[in-house]
Amino acid sequence: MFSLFRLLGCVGLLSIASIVSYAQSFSLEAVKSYPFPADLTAAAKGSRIAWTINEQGKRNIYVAEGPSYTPRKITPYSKDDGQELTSVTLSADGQWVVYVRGGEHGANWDEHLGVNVDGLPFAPKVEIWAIPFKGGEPKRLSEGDYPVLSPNGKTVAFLKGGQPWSVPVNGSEPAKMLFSTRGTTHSLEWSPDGSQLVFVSNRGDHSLIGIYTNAQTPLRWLAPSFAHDRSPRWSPNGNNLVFVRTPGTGGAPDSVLVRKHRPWSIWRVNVASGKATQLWQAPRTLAGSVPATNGGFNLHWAAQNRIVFLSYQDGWPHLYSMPSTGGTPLLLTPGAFTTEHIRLSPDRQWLTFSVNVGSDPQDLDRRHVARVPVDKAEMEVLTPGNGLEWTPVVTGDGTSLALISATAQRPPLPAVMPFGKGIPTLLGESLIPANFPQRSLVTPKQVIYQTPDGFTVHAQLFEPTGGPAQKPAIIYVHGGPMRQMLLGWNYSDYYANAYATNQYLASLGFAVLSVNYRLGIGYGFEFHQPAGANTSGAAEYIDIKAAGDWLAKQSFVDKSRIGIYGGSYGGYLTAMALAKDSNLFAAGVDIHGVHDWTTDRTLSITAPDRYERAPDADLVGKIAWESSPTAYINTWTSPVLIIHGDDDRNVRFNQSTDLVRRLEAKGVDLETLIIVNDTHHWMKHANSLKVGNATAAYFRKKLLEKTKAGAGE
Ligand SMILES: CC(=O)N[C@@H](C)C(=O)N[C@@H](C)C(=O)O
Repeated sequence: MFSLFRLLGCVGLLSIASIVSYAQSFSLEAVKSYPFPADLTAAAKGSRIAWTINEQGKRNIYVAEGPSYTPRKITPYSKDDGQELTSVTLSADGQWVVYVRGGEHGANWDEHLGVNVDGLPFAPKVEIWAIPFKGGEPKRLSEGDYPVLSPNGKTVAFLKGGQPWSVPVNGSEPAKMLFSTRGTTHSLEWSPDGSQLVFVSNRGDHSLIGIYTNAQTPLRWLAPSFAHDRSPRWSPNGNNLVFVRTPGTGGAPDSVLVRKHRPWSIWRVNVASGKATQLWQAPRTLAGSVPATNGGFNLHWAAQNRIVFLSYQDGWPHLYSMPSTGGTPLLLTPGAFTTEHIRLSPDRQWLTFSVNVGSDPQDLDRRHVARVPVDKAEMEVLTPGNGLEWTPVVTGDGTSLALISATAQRPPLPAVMPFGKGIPTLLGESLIPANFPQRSLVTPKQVIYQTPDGFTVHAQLFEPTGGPAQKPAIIYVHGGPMRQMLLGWNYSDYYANAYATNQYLASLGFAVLSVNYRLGIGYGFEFHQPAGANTSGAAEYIDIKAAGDWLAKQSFVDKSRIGIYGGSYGGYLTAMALAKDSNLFAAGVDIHGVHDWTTDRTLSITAPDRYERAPDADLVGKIAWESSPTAYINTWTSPVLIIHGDDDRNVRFNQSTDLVRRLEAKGVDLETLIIVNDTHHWMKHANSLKVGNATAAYFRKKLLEKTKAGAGE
């Protein structure tokens, strides 16, 4: 005879079984087996293109050329060894591919230190390599980074130890230091005729623009000042340069809590005379500040003697164009949308870029490819629809546009289309593994909700198919925070990984809501740089709490089983949610999060090394503490899994060690996972799988376990 207890037990088991059985149609390994493309580039002449592909941690370079654009792998790397490929560059004639192997270029510090995810006796170095486009053995040119190929394709200039070096592209001679100067040298750029190199010498409180000619000629300094001069760009004839000037470091300490205009201006300098004139001063408004979106100033000297650049001044990251003699800039891309991944075509006539606008009303949560002439506000979206496209590059012969294309189901792939009108043709579709569960992936639904303080927040809902009427739910919080999750695969490898995890969690039966909280990009300046956010009050947490409240009101959600997870800044907001609202968030996974802003190095104002202090220095520390999860440990009751790589170069490992100690002292239900020798970006694919599987297992245990416990009551 069935007792009530046994009946409930059976019901409970059935509901667990129904969640597990109806949903689990693929593994995390399968959904993370996509070949991730990046670093798309084109030769300055002809039709040759190159890109990187990360296949389950095995990173290689592929090339193709018109008219067939048949992809061809030219590098031999066959291990999931954590060695990233960056600075992929084609020589102007397309004969050579130069690249950097190693390092952690997404880091906030130590990006030039080798990554040693396999615990080798000595960490691999950051090295510059070259390989013929037609194929062959890669040649190790030198230890170093940020290579730039001379216009004739014969010489590679690069940086090593903060100084400029050079080496023949064919490795026929050893690398040699070009010159040594005070400060740290960066932003190397060859003159159009290859006779000179312009560079920036950062000297701490000021930065200078210098010209190197040859070993016999003294370095020349152009328009030296008490400012930070940066982003030098050559005119097509090599007689002039345009650059950005921002104030030097100094002056009375400013308030930290009051948002201020961060000034910048565009200057032109004659290389021969060194005479400089200011062409344009950014509007002295908050939105007119130094732009903090992809590519920063995106300064270029374009055709028709136009200077093109990006400014946020009208509330959106837009492209502008002005005469190289100065004047009122022309807004090239008017409208309520964001431009990213900006490139100047080889003939300097066009700007190509990604936008979150198009023919579909939901395009604010997508990316498409667009172009605009450098002298007319006649923008065209070239890839409208409900797919996602990004990082367009015009081929050297001007006939084709290479880009990366994805959908909600199909992972990113390179593609080529006629430059102007046409449909992208995918390259390398066969690289998608046969067991990749493309047909099992859901199409995220656009969710838009209002916060109590009047912000409009976009989110993407991954709804599992079938299963019980009321499901467990999980909020995903992206990092950055200047990021945006999309209605499909993401252009960032870190967030493509997150998108795959969210699809996997949905396949397990969780309703997943990925939240684009304020401080993120894609929704305009006021959303991207709101008042009272981050260490000034964590206003962005309002959006996360509102997401939890939104889920709790949904008929398809069991509001007693709402989890939350995120990485980095997303880990920070996950910890804030569990610390402040454990009654709403039943469990969480905090991946390399920030937990105590007062120990964050950017807040030196609270421990100044000078007598003068900011007017609000005392308040800064108090508000930074109140913006930190560690301030609310006393109200933290929900279980949490804390994960951190101990070679993290974006968020200090101690942020998690400190939190673990506090939670242990309080007796919170705590689990931990340390990934030894990996960084913030899971350079080893196997580690990314370990983290993803641990996250999913934890939510199955904590949220489904509640069901089992409930069933047994
Ligand atoms: C800039 C930076 O390092 N931010 C971290 C706190 C972070 O969120 N890192 C990754 C996840 C990112 O998206 O930048």
